Amino acid sequence: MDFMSTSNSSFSAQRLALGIVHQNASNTQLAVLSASLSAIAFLLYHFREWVFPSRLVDKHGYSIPPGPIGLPILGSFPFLTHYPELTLDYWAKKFGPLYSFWLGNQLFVIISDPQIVKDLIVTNGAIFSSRKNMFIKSQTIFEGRGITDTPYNECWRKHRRIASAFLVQRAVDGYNHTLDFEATELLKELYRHGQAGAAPINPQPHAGRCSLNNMMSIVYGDRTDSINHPLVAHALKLSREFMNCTGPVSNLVDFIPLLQKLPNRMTSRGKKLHRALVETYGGMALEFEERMKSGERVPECFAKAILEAREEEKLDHKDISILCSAFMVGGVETTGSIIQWFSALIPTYPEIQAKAHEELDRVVGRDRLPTLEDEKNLPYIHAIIKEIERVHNPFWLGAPHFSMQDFTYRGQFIPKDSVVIINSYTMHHDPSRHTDHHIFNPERYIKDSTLSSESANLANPYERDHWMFGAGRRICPGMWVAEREIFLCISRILWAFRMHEIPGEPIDLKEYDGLSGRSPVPFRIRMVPRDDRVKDVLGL
Ligand code: HEM
Repeated sequence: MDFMSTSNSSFSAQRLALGIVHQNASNTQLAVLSASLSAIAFLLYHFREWVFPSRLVDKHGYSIPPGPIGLPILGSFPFLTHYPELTLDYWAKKFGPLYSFWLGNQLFVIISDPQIVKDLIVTNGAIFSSRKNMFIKSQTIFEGRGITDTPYNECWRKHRRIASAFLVQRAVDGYNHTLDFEATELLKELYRHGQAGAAPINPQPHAGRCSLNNMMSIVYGDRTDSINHPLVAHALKLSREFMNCTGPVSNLVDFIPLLQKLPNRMTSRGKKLHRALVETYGGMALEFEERMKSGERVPECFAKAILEAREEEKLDHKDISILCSAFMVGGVETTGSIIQWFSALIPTYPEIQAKAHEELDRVVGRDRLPTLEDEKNLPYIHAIIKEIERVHNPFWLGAPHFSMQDFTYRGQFIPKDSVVIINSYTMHHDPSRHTDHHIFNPERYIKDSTLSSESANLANPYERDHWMFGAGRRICPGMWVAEREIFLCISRILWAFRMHEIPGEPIDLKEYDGLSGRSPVPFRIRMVPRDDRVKDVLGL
């Protein structure tokens, strides 16, 4: 058969298009050529399918949101490895409040406007409330369990229901005593370790231990008795490692499936962290179970409740370990981080400290510590906390959502299986909402008496205080406990101490530690008791 006279039009077209027709080519050469071209066409087709697994245009011809053109295979990855929030902010200014980019084969859609967050994440929560099954975070570290990174499915519903029972407002009322006690213990530790103002102190591990003790009480009915307890350093290291392994845009292995098959450092770290979480927090649950079995009277706590319900709820040991980890990781580095940013910021603003002291002395006096009941009468302290959360959100990229259906919004197509990020950095720095947005100024919140957990439900999304706790059906369930803990710690530290920078040791407020959660890099300050009453009130 003469290939030149074949009616195979695509083959002829390929040859003509490539300009490689050779009148004297043998049949064998042509057959080889034909096979090669078909193989290239096949690879190109599947390469495209692999690179762009989502459709880019909907049935009406609306395209995906605009965005930066990335590099082949890597997409926009190289532009997001350091301070990704600044790149997202830059692109928001360039491409608008809804834009997109690729990382490997994954489409990301970035929302930088409160109304769009509400329209998509809240109003269309049935579509935008899943999580991508990330290779490192969901598959390797959590092995598909827990709450934070489980797709929107029955497993997530069950785990969130079980955990929420311990985090709703009514349950949190039952922890007020613990939160109160641990905030006072924190002051005592800062007083002792700072030698009543005589010695410089790094408040970070103390803030971390306070948050750790609060979560330990809720989960295991237990606490550490000192900063030197071996669990303190270990638990804080686990939280930090979690934050450093799970940045939503920082692991290329999450987006290039081929890398997942090859040995690599991130996968090894993820596996090691999984083992450590199961050994540590699953191990503490096992010890608790032993005590229950031995007939010991154990405290009412989360571990007890889930161990008792394990048959009925069909929870295996890994479920229990990862459920406990959601509190021990999600509830420690987060609140700890806000207290750390507060301690780093406030020494550099003596006039703000003075105003806070004046309010505390006027409302609370010098004979007792501030309590939760005082919060409504302390608008300036309340405003300081909101402003810290605005400028130092520990998670600028939050925990990304994942879309479960194609959706077209204002003429822009968001295909099913898009990762959707609430760009809180841009919203927290929007000059039309926050005048002089780069300046730390608590006054901007002075008239906002809402708790953040209340503010999240406001009908007008432009009036919401900030986006630190996320939005919609996956909003942080720990926000009630977090807010009370933060208020007690910050109001009491301000009540007790005058915080000073140390000459020659400027505090770096730009650099931070962590890829997913942010904490300040280590620093030291001087915490000087405001008067002799502090020692008496703390009972030292
Ligand atoms: C300052 C403190 C905290 C911050 C900034 C914070 C922030 C967040 C954010 C941004 C999300 C994702 C929300 C979304 O998907 O839109 C989240 C989810 C979550 N947080 Fe928090 N959080 C804090 C404290 C806590 C505490 C104290 C706990 C536990 C007691 C906790 C447990 C969780 C859990 C389990 C989820 C997953 C919810 C889900 O996917 O359904 N968080 N948090």
